This record gives sequence, C-alpha cells and structure tokens, in this order.
Amino acid sequence: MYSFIVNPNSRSGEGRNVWNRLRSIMESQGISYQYFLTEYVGHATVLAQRISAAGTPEDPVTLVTVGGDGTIYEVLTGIIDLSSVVFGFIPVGSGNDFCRSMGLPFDSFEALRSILENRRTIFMDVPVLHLGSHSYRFGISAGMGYDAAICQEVLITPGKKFLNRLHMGKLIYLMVALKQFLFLTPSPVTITLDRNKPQTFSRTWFAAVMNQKYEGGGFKFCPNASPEDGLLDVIVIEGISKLKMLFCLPSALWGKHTRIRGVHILQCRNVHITSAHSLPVHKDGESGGIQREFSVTIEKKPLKIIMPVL
Ligand SMILES: Nc1ncnc2c1ncn2[C@@H]1O[C@H](COP(=O)(O)OP(=O)(O)OP(=O)(O)O)[C@@H](O)[C@H]1O
Repeated sequence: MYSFIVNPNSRSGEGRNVWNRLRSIMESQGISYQYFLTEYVGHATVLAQRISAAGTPEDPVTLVTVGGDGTIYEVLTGIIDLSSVVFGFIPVGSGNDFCRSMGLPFDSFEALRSILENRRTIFMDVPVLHLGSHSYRFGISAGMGYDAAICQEVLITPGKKFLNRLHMGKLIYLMVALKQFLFLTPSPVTITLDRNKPQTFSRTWFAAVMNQKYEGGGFKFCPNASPEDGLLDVIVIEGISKLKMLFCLPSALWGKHTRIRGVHILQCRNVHITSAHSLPVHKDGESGGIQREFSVTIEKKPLKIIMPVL
C-alpha cells in the first residue's frame, strides 16, 4: 500500500491536475494506495506524522510526496522514525533541485513509474535545522542571507502564480534576485564547524548548508556535496564586489564559481552560523523568518529513498 501526501497548490495549482492524472494511472493498474491533500502550510508535517506512525523498521510504510521542493522539508519534519519509512518523490514544483541533485526523474509520470517499480533504493542523509526552539528536517539546503532573501520575497510576490501558469516561474526568481542584488548589504557572519574554532567572514552575501549539490532552481553551489556521505557542505560567499557577483552567480549554474576568491566551501558534521545582523533564513526554499543564528546537525539514521533504475 502506498501513502501519498499531495500538495495541490504546488506550481500554482498544477499539483492537483498532475495528481488527478497520476491517480487515474494507478486506478487503471489496480494499485492499492491512500492519499491526503495538503490544505494549509504545515499540513504535510501533520500528515507525515500520522502516516509514518503506522510503519516499523521491519515493515516500513511507503510514503510518497507529490509537490515541490518546499513540501519535502514539511514531510521529512513530520516523519516520526526515519527507519519506518521508505520515501518516494514525485515533482510538481518549479525549482526541482531535489530531483536535479538526486538524479530523480523531472517528469511526474516517469517518477510514478519508478516508484511503483521500486527496483533501487539509496540511503539519504537527513539534516536538521535548529532555529530557536524549533527543529526542521530538510532535504536540500538551509541558508541565510541573499539566497533566503530571494526565496522569501518570491513567496509573497503575486506575479509568481501568473508566471507559473505560463511555465515561466523562473523569471520571477530572476527579477527578485536582481532586486535583492541591488539592495542587499553583505553582513559579517561567523561559522563554527564541528564545534571547532569559529571563523568570521566579513562581508557575506550568503551562507548555505547543503545536503545536495543544487539549490535556488539549478545553482550548483556545492558541486561535491553528496546526500550519502554523512557530511554537510557549507558554501560561504563573502568579500566579493557586486560586479564580481555578476560573474560569480551565473558561473555557479555550472559549478565553476568554486575557483573565485571569496567563495568558500567547507565540510562538517554539524555547523553553527551567527550573523552580526538579523538576516532572512530559508529551509528547502521556504521561509525560516528573519534570524541572527541557526545550527544544522544530521540525523543519526538515514532515510531510504526510491530511485530510478540506473
Ligand atoms: N493547500 C495549500 N494551500 C496553500 N499553501 C499550501 C497548501 N498546501 C501546501 N502549501 C504550501 O505550499 C508551499 C510550497 O509548496 P511547494 O514547494 O511544494 O510548491 P512550489 O512552491 O510550487 O514548488 P518549488 O518550491 O519547487 O518552487 C509549502 O510551504 C506548503 O506549506
């Protein structure tokens, strides 16, 4: 039996249409499944909690998320015991960094096929973002500064819905990225890796903790990140002029930014990040508010993920 958590609101309502087509495929094949549509922000966490309670390490539940990257962190956060779940993902979002990094199909129907075949699985590290008194698991990345400022503004920009309908969702990210670029002031940020000596970076554009290679809808910020290595990759971009950033960011689409002075890529098992000023924070592209600090650890148990056949 498959349990689906579906965000009908993903890609500005396209999630519902995609789900209806996926359902008819499963009905025609006599697949046994149950599904739950998310009704509000945070609902996927509640649903994942309820569904995962039925699994055990010996007899795990197959929990499939249908939505965008932002639904992943909600579902991961709700799972009670990671070893009681086998996780599948069917993309309907606009960013697709989870699929891009993990090598999962971008096409929803192909993704369903590989989940139903269930012929290959891997174990993925699951990082935990500690923000004030709250903890959130995430699948892709959590960041502070420029990347989070873009995510937060896109979430409240009315144009996103309209452009998503025209399959031009990325345009809104580009417009907001340019606006934030003009107005953002880099801030001093202090990073402590594995409880070692803190390092301070003076004029930091952003610091992101990555479980995957890509964030921001295709930026290969940490080309060597692997969700299977038990490590977090941390990228810090600091001390770079606006003019240099104009070259740095596009080069990150191909992972070529790593040679630029001011781009630092670090690895660790846990990290604490503090900023001199309050800055926007994101978790898998969703808002984590305006914060001065956060830390990230990795869950002891990894999560089994259904992958396509090689
Ligand atoms: N019924 C709903 N109404 C409004 N928002 C919802 C609903 N269900 C889920 N959400 C919220 O939608 C947000 C974004 O969803 P998601 O990331 O899946 O789609 P997306 O933004 O279209 O994709 P991407 O992040 O890849 O661009 C999540 O924070 C989630 O809490």
